[in-house]
Amino acid sequence: MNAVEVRAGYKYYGKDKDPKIVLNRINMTVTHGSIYGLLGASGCGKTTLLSCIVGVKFLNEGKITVLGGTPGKMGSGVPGPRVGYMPQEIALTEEFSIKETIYYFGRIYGMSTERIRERYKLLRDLLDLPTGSRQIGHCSGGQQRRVSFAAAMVHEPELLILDEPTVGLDPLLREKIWDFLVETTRTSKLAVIITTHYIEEARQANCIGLMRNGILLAEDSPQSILSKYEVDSLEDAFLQLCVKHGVSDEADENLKQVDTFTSHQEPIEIEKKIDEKPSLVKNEVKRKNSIESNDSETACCSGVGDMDCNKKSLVKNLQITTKRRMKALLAKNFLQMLRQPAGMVFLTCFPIFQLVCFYVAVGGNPIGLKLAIVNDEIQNINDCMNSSLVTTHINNDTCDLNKVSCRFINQINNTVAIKYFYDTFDAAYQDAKKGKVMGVIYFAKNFTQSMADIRDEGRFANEGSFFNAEIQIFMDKSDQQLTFFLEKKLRQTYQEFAQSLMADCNYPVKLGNIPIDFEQPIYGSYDGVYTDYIAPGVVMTMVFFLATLITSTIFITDRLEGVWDRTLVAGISTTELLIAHIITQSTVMLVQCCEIVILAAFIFDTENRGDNFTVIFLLMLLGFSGMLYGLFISIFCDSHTMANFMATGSFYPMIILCGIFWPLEGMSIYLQYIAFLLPFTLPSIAVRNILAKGWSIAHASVIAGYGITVIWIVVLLTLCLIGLKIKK
Ligand SMILES: Nc1ncnc2c1ncn2[C@@H]1O[C@H](COP(=O)(O)OP(=O)(O)OP(=O)(O)O)[C@@H](O)[C@H]1O
Repeated sequence: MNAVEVRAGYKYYGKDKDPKIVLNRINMTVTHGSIYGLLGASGCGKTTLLSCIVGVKFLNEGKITVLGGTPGKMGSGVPGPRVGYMPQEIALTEEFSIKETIYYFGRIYGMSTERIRERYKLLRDLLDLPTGSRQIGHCSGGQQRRVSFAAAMVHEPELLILDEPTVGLDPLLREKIWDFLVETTRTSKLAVIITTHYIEEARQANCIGLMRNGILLAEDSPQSILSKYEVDSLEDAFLQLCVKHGVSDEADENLKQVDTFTSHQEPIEIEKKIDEKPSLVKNEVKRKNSIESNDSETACCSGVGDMDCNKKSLVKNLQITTKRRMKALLAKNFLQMLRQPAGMVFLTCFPIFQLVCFYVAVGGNPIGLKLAIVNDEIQNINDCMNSSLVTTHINNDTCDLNKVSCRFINQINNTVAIKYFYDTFDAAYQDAKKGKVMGVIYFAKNFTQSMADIRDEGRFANEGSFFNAEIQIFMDKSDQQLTFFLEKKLRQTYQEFAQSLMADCNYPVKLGNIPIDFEQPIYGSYDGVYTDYIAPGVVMTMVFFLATLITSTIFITDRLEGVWDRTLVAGISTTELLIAHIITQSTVMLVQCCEIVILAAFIFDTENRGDNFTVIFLLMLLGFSGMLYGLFISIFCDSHTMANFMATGSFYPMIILCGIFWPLEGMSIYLQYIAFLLPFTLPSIAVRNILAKGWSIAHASVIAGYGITVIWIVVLLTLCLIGLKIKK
């Protein structure tokens, strides 16, 4: 039994209708106790082939057998401890020290601490590793590569897969690594597949496969290839093979043609197929039969180690419990987090910072608003300031009014607006147009007299009196919030003015009131409600998107840096990875949610008539769905840039539609339905109702908040699982 057998391996990326073929009916055989050098230009499909061998990607067609089993199948040990994988990228946790890295991999491979210590010492000496306490992030590129190599070797795998292991290493160390591999494969069953850009160093391999545009052009021992092409170097042999296949575009074209005619292809002979298309179908039928019946014939090279590939190796006794791996993963996640001071500060302080910004910036009464006053009733505005001139005389049953406009003007204090007095209406209006003042208050020449006429003549008063007795206000309404505030204040001022006038005239004070009385509110208060209204929405969006950003950033970084694949190859399942992330992230979210609730409740005194736990639990669930949304983004976006576009692109519509900027009742009914389906519209309403109304989990509104969050969790989780499957 060979260590690795690939038969008619076919893989493409992209759509079925327009596939980008990366592996085209590849056959490959790697024997035990041998080194297989996989050579080929960048982009020819080497990494994809290796990923399929280690079981993190799958072929579209064809068959792979690794160590007697099918990668990815239960009990095959692949991915898992039977394989050692060193990806092209460094794929290590930068926050770990060298020693911690080796111990981490040892633990997830299920080794005992004693055994890890022994292996660490051996690999440290062999690879000339720097001192164990040095952090990976502080190592040079070459040192990181050596640690990466050690991590792949620590558990003495049966199959070692090394993707460009010697890049950036000095020649002496390269030689040392090759010597080590040659010696180990000679004296054990270890099979090694190695890709390298240094074609000549592959001479030391027992077998080499020359790959181009998804086809294995040749698979033979270095000596056979050299003699077959009558050249001195492998480079020249490779060159000859490439020339035979024409330039790259032609080769691509050939690939398509071959693909049309064949379902299998044999190394070296591919060039014949291209020249002899008519006979292809016949040949392929023959070949197809031979593949299944005579696997051993395709094994071009014999290893020099022990070739006994018995089934015992399938059940190699490495007892790895999920518990132990989870422990190692969790320790890694937390250590990684704790060792990033900037990240820790961000995670713990950012919610506080955002909330403090919100509370100190939103909800305060605007002050310093400028109002122009034009009073044609008096010659000199200073007359208004002399209170002895602004009087009301009571004679018998009558009340003599005097300069009533001044009463109103004096009633406007600085908390309402700062007054600027103008002589003419035109001058004031022009300044309002120029934005120097927010509005103009105008009193007509016979304002007081007109008021008295209306009072005395009632329904017989003339039209002009009604007009002149009005306080005319011209507002710059371009800033709705400010004018809303100013209008409210001016109405209050008028009420106070009218009441004081009634009191001075010995009339019932209530005569100055408009006949609508807003009684004690059922819920909430008449002051400061805006902050309380939008706070739940703000907090919800914060928790959701923080979780989204953190998760998508972590997963995309892990994928780009190869950590994701390396962890999967080490035998950690996607589910375990997700659970470890969820536990870590949930801890962070719990801290953040508690911070938010404590800050809002105790520092900023947000009214809460309900239960804190109902709020925190809903926040946590929402953060959880945000986390899944981050995972969803990370699965479907290949780069941070794309992820940021997607996160920001969805962030704004969700915030705008969730009702914190404008009441949902102001939207069309169809838009309201859409808004209700979004992740934090109903949860925001639920939290608002818990805080302001004290409603419990039994109330329909709170149930709806929880319900939609759970639905989002289920939908996103399903999409993520489907995405992870598709992406393999
Ligand atoms: N997930 C993917 N989706 C689409 N195309 C991909 C994907 N992964 C790889 N490819 C493409 O498949 C081809 C083979 O990629 P692969 O990484 O296997 O090549 P390689 O021989 O290992 O190259 P290198 O030595 O540069 O890593 C490349 O053209 C690459 O752009």
